[in-house]
Amino acid sequence: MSTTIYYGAVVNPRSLQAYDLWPRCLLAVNAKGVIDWVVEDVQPHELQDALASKGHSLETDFVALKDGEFLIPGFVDTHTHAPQVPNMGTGGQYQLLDWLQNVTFPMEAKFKDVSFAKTTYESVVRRIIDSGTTTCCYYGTLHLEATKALADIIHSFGQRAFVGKCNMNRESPAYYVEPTAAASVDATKELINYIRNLSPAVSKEEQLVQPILTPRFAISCTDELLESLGNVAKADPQLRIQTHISENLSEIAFTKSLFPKASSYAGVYDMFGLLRDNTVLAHAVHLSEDEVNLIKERKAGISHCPTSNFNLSSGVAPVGYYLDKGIKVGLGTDVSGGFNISILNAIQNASIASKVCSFNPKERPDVPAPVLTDKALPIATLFYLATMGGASVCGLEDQIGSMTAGKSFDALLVTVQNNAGNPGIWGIETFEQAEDVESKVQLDGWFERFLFGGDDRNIRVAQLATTDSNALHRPRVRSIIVRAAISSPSNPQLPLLIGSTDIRTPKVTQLGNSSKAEISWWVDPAQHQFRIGADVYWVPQPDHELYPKFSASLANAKDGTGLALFKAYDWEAKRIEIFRMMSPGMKAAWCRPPPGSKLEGGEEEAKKWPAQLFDPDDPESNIPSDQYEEAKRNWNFALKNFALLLFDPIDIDVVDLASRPNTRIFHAKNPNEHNEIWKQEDLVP
Ligand SMILES: O=c1[nH]c(=O)c2nc[nH]c2[nH]1
Repeated sequence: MSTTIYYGAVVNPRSLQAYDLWPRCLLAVNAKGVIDWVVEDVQPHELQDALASKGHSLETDFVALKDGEFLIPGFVDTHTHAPQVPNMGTGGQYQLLDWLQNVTFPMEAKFKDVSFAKTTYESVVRRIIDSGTTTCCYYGTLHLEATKALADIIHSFGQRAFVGKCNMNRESPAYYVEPTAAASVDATKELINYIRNLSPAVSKEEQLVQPILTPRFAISCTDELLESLGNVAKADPQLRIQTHISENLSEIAFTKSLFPKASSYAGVYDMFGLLRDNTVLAHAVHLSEDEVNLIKERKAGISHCPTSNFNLSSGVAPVGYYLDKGIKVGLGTDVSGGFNISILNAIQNASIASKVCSFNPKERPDVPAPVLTDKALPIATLFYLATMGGASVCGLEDQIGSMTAGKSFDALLVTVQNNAGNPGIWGIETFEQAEDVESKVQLDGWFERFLFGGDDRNIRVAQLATTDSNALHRPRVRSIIVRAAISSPSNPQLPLLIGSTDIRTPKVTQLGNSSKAEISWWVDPAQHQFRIGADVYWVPQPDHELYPKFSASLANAKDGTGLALFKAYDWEAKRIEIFRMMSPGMKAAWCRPPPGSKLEGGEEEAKKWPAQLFDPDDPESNIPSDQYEEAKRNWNFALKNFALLLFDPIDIDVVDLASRPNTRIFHAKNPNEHNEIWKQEDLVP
């Protein structure tokens, strides 16, 4: 993939007090997924020049957002419990300690069964990603193998995350407790090594999935365990720590009774070296002023979990006060204390929580000039907490959280168009429909409606699925361009779709293991989903070592398949024709080291790759004679790597969500019926 340029509306968190509205922003994302540059305001008539000044054109990978769409940074969930998702929506009649015993521990204990864990975690992580959370701090259970499975799944889905195994060796039921402090620490160390080896070639700091030390809460850990975990943390300053603090009054009283020597709840963690600048403290509802000062001094961060704090009747965290004190704060869903996996819901309840604080302002002599203390938090602050605030709590403020050059493009494409299908924000006027309103005002309106009425239907995500060959057989998905379709006059009902690939990519190996794959489109204006199950073949250059595999597929193609109709076809001519159809910038993508391989030499090396390729033998290319040899070498190298992907459909599943009632028609291939090759069947949509 080369650089992708986005043009359209962007909303960016600038600070706790302000956010940027850029209705016509031009933004480039490089092949490593990092934002290369941002130009905040480019009018349509300036577009060509703005692109040219950056060395691009409209023909390079260019994505124009539609009217009613905008980009925001992905959400950061600083606190959730993956194994509690199956309990979501239950247990609201309890307060914390009873809720743990009656609802939570029985569910978490089930994750001893690793196959149950794998199945559950797959759908949990998928749901969390779909809700717009691009970075998440996950608690697993106390089980090592199940938590490894959680990390594997998150890693395979490509989410940025911190994953921890709960440490709990006391005050937990006999069926769900670790036998000793030593066993707990050994399993923790094994998990840390395991997670860091998921991407051994990437530096610890840049790995998408990282381990996090997770003493569940002070109550569940003996002094011996906390002391050992403190030693693990001391030896590994970069290791993040997550735990709960001061959520519920009975919990606080019990903690004080278990740690009589500690000055306070926060003091317990501090005593064992677990309160530091990369500690994430969940809840913090009832902190004393001394604790607030200690947390500030240690530069630890707070995860504000308003939905859970309301649901378990814990109280209301004075987040405005913490922010005025200069403490880092992010948002957490805290499922299943909280009953919603979406950070949008945490934003909504953080707003309500701050309004509750504003009804009952407290004397705060330590904040002489309050700005947010006991005030209803404005949208700017709520948006900041969900993005930049969360990033800072996770120690990722230089990598994610805003649309800033140099940061990763962890972003959400939001739509407020009616056809997103969310009645909660129906009827919003787009730029085109509201010509007389200034576009910034318009965008601000979209954004506010999305924050308070939006859900995952408003978050567009995009996709070829194949199966990896490792033990997990995990599906791998990427977006592809279908560049052409061909059909034979002898049987037009059996077309082949043609895409392209670099012959060195993993999908070629994956398709070598199983030629079956599926391609899927969502066609927004028509509200149709097309899913095509297909046999897939790749067509490399004829002298490539993989070409005989394609020749054998051709020779063995059975009657009734699309491929059998193209045995005598000039595939090399087609390959070159499709290569020539692409823009010079796109062609250059085939002239780099193997896609997905480690980028040796960093960005400086990447800058040396050709940005555009022209046919050296085409007089119109005007290649200076001293550059001819290099141009020829590049052209030939790219052509050697360029392969066609052929999709020979086996079945087609069409879901029509525009019709009322919705319909779904499954077309299965019936090769022996010459008059009815595609047999249709109605399915429940
Ligand atoms: O909201 C919470 N959820 C939990 O699972 C938990 N464990 C300790 N303290 C907790 N609080």
